Amino acid sequence: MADMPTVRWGIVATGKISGWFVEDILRRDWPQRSASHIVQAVGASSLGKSQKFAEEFITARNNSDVQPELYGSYKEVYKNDDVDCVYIGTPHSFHKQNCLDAIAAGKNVLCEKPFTMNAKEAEEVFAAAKAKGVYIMEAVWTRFFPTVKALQKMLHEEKKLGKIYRMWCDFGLDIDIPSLPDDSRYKDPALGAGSLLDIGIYSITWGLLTLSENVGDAADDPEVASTQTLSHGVDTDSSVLLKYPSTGRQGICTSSTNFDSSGAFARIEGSEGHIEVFGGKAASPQMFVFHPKDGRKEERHEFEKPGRGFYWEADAVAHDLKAGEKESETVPHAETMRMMRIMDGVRKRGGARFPVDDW
Ligand SMILES: NC(=O)C1=CN([C@@H]2O[C@H](COP(=O)(O)OP(=O)(O)OC[C@H]3O[C@@H](n4cnc5c(N)ncnc54)[C@H](OP(=O)(O)O)[C@@H]3O)[C@@H](O)[C@H]2O)C=CC1
Ligand SMILES: O=C1OC[C@@H](O)[C@H](O)[C@H]1O
Repeated sequence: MADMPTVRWGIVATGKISGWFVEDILRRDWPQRSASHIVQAVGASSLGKSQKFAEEFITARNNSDVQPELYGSYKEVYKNDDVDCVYIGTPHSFHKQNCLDAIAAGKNVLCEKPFTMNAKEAEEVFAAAKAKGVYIMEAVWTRFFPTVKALQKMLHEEKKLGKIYRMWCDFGLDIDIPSLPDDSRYKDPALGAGSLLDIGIYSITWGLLTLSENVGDAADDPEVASTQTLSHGVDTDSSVLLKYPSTGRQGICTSSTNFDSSGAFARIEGSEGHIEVFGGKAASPQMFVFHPKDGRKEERHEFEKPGRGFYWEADAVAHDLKAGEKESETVPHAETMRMMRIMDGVRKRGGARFPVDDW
C-alpha cells in the first residue's frame, strides 16, 4: 500500500461521466488496486454544482484527509498547485480548449473520449502538451480492462485463434433524441452529437485492438470504408469497414443511437475458431468465450469488476506519472491520432451522402 503511486485529481465538469469516474477511483471494494487516488479539486460552471457533486460522489467515499477544493469555474482547478492531473469530463467540443487551458497551467491531463472533435484539434493539443512537457492521454478506458489485455494476449501472443480473418463489433444505445432538450450533447451537433464520436469510437477501438497486434506508431493504418445515416446533422447510425492490406483482416464496426444492443457485442473469427465478447456494452467488456473449431470444449474467461471499471485507466495514469512518462503505452498519442483520422474520414463520407430529415 505504502509504495502505491498517488494521484491528486482535479475534476473538470460535474456531469454523468465525472460522477462515474470519481465513484470508481474512490471505491474501497476493489482488491486489485495498484494506486491511490485523491480528489483534490472539482470545477463546475457554478459553485453550487461543485458542492452538489461533492455531496453526491465524494463525501461518503473519501478515503483521505483531503477535503476537495470546490470551485465555480474550471480555471481555478488548473491553477491549483496541489492538483497533479486534470480529468476532463465536458462534452466533446470543449475538450480541445479545456486541454489547452490545463496544459498552459502546466497540468497533466486525462481527457474523455473522443479526444477532440477532429484530428487537427488533436494535433494542436498534443503539440501544446509536448511543448509544455506534460502528460496527456485520451481516456479510452476500455483498453485498460483485464478482459481486453487477456484477449489481446490470446489473439496476438498465444495465437489461439490461429490466423485472424475478421471481426465485428456493435455498440447500440436506444436514445429518443427528439425528446431531448436542444442543448443535450446527444442532440446538439455543436456539442459533437452523433453515434460515431460517442459510441462508434468503441467499435472501431475493438477493430484496431483485435485486428492489429500493435498500437500507435508501430501499428499499420487500415483502409477504411463507411456510411452514416444522419438526422438533423446528427449521425444516428455509423457503419465502418476496416481492412488491413498486409494481412487481409477485416473489421465491421457499427454503432447506432436507435437500437439498444445486448448479448455478445463482438466476435473475432480465425482459422482455429471464434471468440465472442460480452459485457454491459462494448465500452465495458466483462467476459469472452473461445469456441475452438475442432469441437473441443469452449473456454470462458470471466473477469471481476466492482463498480464500472474506470480505476484501471486511472491506476495506469498514476504509474505513468510516477515513472515520468509523457504518454501512455496503451493509448499513445499516435493511436488517438489514428482514431481521429479514421473518424474524420467517416464523417466526411457520411455527412455528404445520407441526410435523413425525420425529427
Ligand atoms: N468513458 C465513458 O464511458 C464515457 C465518456 N463520456 C464522455 O464524457 C464527456 C461528457 O459526457 P457526459 O458526462 O455524458 O455529459 P453530461 O452532459 O452529463 O455532462 C457534461 C458536463 O460538461 C459541462 N459543460 C460545460 N459546458 C457545457 C455545455 N455547453 N453544455 C453541456 N455541458 C457543458 C457541464 O458540467 P458543469 O456544469 O459541471 O461544468 C456538464 O455537466 C463526453 O465527451 C463523452 O464522450 C460520457 C459518458 C461515458
Ligand atoms: O462513452 C460512453 O459510454 C457509455 C454511453 O452511455 C455514453 O453515451 C458514451 O459517452
